[in-house]
Amino acid sequence: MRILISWQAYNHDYSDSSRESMTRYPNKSGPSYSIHQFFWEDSSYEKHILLNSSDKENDIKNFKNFLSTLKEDFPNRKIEGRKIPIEDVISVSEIISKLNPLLAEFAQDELECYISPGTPAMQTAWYLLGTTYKRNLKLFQTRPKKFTEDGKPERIYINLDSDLFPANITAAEKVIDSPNIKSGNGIKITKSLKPIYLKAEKIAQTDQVGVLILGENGTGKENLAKYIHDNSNRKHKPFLAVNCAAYSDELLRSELFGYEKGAFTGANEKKKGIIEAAQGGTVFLDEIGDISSKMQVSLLRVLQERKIQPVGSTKEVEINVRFITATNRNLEELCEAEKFRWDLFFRLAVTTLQLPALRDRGGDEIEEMIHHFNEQMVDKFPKKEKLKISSEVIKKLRLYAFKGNIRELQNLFIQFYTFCENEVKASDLPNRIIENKGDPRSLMEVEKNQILKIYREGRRSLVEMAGILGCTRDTLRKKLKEYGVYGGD
Ligand SMILES: Nc1ncnc2c1ncn2[C@@H]1O[C@H](COP(=O)(O)OP(=O)(O)OP(=O)(O)O)[C@@H](O)[C@H]1O
Repeated sequence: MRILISWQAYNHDYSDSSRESMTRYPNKSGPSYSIHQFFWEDSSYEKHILLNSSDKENDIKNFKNFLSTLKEDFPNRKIEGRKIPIEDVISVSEIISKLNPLLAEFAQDELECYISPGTPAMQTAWYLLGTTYKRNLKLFQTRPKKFTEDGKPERIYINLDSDLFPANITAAEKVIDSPNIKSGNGIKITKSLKPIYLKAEKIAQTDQVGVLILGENGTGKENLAKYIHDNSNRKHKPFLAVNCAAYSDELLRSELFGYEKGAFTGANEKKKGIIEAAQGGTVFLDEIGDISSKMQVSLLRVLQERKIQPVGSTKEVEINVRFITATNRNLEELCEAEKFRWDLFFRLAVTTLQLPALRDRGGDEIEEMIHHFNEQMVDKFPKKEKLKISSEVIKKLRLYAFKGNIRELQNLFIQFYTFCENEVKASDLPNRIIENKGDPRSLMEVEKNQILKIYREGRRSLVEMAGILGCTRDTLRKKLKEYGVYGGD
């Protein structure tokens, strides 16, 4: 299907300029109306998705009126209004993260985005998405009629291949049908992980879309990266992971890019770097927030030019790998503090996936993971029978605030299978868990759990969520920011 997508223009689509007016009148010379008047017929569009970025009651009411006018004046056209609330209309990363699911939804269709309406950040987001979804997305803008000779606005398509745009992120070679998300290969996909793995599958199908995975240590970031690789066209090629924080700057450079014989003391042999070794596959860069500013510049160059230069070499090597990155730090804050480059951030975080901490997934999911690891360890310790886990142990683990997340729980099971015979009793638990008297969670943690639960159910605006939680939208926004999830999903 050929689909036109655009944001509504809050100023120019109405004839009055005040957004505070209770009733605003559609401007029939405005951009959204003009597109129907002048370009629809020639373009054989089958549908127009008009996006509304506000969740204010008055804006929504006026948006609905605007849609009714369009539908009345152009009765045979399919015009769909979509609410995509943007909290911060100058945050490119938020806009990209909200538009991505929409574009993924229409990955099989031919899309044209009219980028003139909206804030500069919205236009930047379209550009970046345009380079990503090149396969099925075209962008155009219009020159207003006062600047044209024939008194009609002029449509100008944007050449995404021009030198103005970094050439690295081209779109998928092939879209694979989405299978059902199922646990397997040692990964247990519980209810709270399902939407994240579903999104990951869509990302997997759009080759080379930058994806940044966020989450505390041990929440399963590498597992998720591997899942993306395994569901992509690169699955038969290598998946190589590097923990960037584990190396000094120079070592990381030679690990990633390789080196020539004699490049430095001890370089007795030429060595391929991880990126070259992963040709055709995926490189997972963990702890990306910890790389030096010099390394950030090098990585940005690699992403833009798709070439690497081994240490001590004058030749460049062309590369074809997908990069997936992860961090447990707040990269946007690092950018604001000028410790991380915004341009690199935007390349890496075209899409983001946030993994929840195990303690925020609730007792039921902790229990599911307990049973999962109990099953898993029987295979790993073949001489053992499956251990019986006493109800006291389950109760203690359900209430424990696993700072090391899934890894901590998994390690516990390795201990159980190493030391316990037949049954795990409360006395087999480490002191830190035994001493966790009663419910260790403070009121603040209970509040956090509840807020995150509602937030992760998804598809609700801030206003709706605030209504359910009985707080104001501003309080909710503040809390979500505090928890580091605001705008990242
Ligand atoms: N959904 C899951 N089901 C089963 N096991 C899991 C799941 N997610 C993670 N694990 C296991 O938990 C451990 C930690 O996962 P992983 O290494 O992916 O976390 P991480 O977030 O990348 O950690 P770090 O930030 O410390 O590098 C691994 O052994 C992994 O196999």
